[in-house]
Amino acid sequence: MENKMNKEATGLTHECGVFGAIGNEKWENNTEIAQIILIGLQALQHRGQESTGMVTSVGNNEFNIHKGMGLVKNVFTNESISQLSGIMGIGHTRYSTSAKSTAVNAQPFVVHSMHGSLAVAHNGELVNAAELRKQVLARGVGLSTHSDSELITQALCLIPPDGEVNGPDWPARIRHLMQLAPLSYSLVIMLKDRIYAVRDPYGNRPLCLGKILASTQDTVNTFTEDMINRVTEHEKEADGWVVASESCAFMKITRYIREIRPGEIVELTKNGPRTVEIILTPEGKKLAFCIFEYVYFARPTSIFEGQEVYNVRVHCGRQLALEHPVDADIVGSVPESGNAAAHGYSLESKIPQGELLAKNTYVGRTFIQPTNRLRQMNVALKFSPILTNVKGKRIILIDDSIVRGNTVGPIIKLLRKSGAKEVHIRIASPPLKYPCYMGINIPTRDELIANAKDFEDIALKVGADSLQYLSVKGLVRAVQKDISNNDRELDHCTACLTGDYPGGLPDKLDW
Ligand SMILES: O=P(O)(O)OC[C@H]1O[C@H](OP(=O)(O)OP(=O)(O)O)[C@H](O)[C@@H]1O
Ligand SMILES: NC(=O)CC[C@H](N)C(=O)O
Ligand code: SF4
Ligand SMILES: [Mg+2]
Repeated sequence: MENKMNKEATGLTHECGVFGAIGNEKWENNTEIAQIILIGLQALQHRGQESTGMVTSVGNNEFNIHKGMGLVKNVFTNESISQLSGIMGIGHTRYSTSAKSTAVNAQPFVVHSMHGSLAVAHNGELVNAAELRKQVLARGVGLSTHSDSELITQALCLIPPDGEVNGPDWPARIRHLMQLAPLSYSLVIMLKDRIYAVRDPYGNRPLCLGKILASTQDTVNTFTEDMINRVTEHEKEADGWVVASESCAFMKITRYIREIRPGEIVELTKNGPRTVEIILTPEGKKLAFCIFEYVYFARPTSIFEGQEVYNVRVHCGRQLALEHPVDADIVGSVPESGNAAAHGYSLESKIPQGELLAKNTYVGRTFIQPTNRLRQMNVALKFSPILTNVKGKRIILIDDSIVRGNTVGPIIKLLRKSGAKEVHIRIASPPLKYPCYMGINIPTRDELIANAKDFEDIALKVGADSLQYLSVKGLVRAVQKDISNNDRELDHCTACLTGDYPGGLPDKLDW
């Protein structure tokens, strides 16, 4: 794909972050909403670092827009925020999947339709984008980019098949879009006086609802069990409502309420949130929340399906210890995403946990590594061994995933050179073998180290004593262990691990 060259050195490129906020009827027209969105976008920075943008409105069709390439902290200045006054708004952090990483594809997308302005922020990727593109173009609509998110924006301007009697029927338009393209998206859609939060019928991408605390309420920034069960209690007092890709975006003055359900269309107005409709997955298809959100993408403090991501990662580590035990002196992780799984492995195996590697946090995920040599140098820059825990020790090293193998290979060498007696690699997810067509850029078949037949030999050659992965069954078990879902039969997408695609394959395969 055209935009794969600039991707980060290690791991999977993330997805996108979406955020929306709307004040209640008492809300003043100032930049407070923009600042709440700004905080949310900063908290969602890990999901997309290529470009970002925000659109606000005072309640009419003249939307204020600011977008740019780069990080949230660089794109938004005091000056740009001062131009973003309003009583509601939406924002986005982008990792490109369907069109180049350029300013023209930065989100949210805004169009001016016959029925007023419309802004859309999208996380995901349309599996049938090529087909939908043809349909939209055939209706006489011109598109200005190759972005599937622009396509969604224009598809929402189409009059639904049953027509409209009294002006635009936005829920019907959204429903129509969901029928035309059931996978994959979490959307925030802003009109002049409302925001719609929409999750695709498979529930492939995350999206959650929160509230802006009433100024009279305390601002304790914690998630408690009863928040899930006492939703109505929480909805009673609020100064406004927020939606975000992950609950980690709700901080201090905003608070998590609940997840948007798969297929749910929620309408947020100054009077509060209201479920308009829930669209079911197509006949014979199962729900397919991305299992990699748990493994790697999400912040450990985010909540999905009623459970904290950290806790699921601990379960993965426990399960890994059950599946692949080995005698050793110390269990450690490749920081950061491997930390929780190492904790779980240590708990289950009763082998003490300790830090093996110090991470230089200044070598960020944004560094551009055009060649393999530079990628590997970056790993050496990123981690230093903690000799006290490494020298003369039999080590179990846990990481959450292996993608290109750029992290684990040099680390094995590093630990060996630093005097480790044994190095046992344990990976808290199964080997990644297949592409993702739902909003994640997975490296090409050849780049994916799990597809190199001799990878295990390579790892052993550079000094590992053993290398084992969590099984698919084990991962699913760890993820589903604590979920209590009475509504619908729960399931997760594991396509990049199994090749079993929840909604079939796209019309144009590219890998
Ligand atoms: O096999 P590779 O291509 O090297 O990719 C795998 C590594 O990339 C990710 O870490 P990353 O450094 O992106 O972020 P983290 O700090 O969240 O672990 C992941 O956690 C693995 O450590
Ligand atoms: N990673 C994403 O969710 C990307 C959204 C959208 N497909 C884009 O390329 O802008
Ligand atoms: S293929 Fe993998 S990364 Fe893509 S949605 Fe499914 S589980 Fe997530
Ligand atoms: Mg890592």
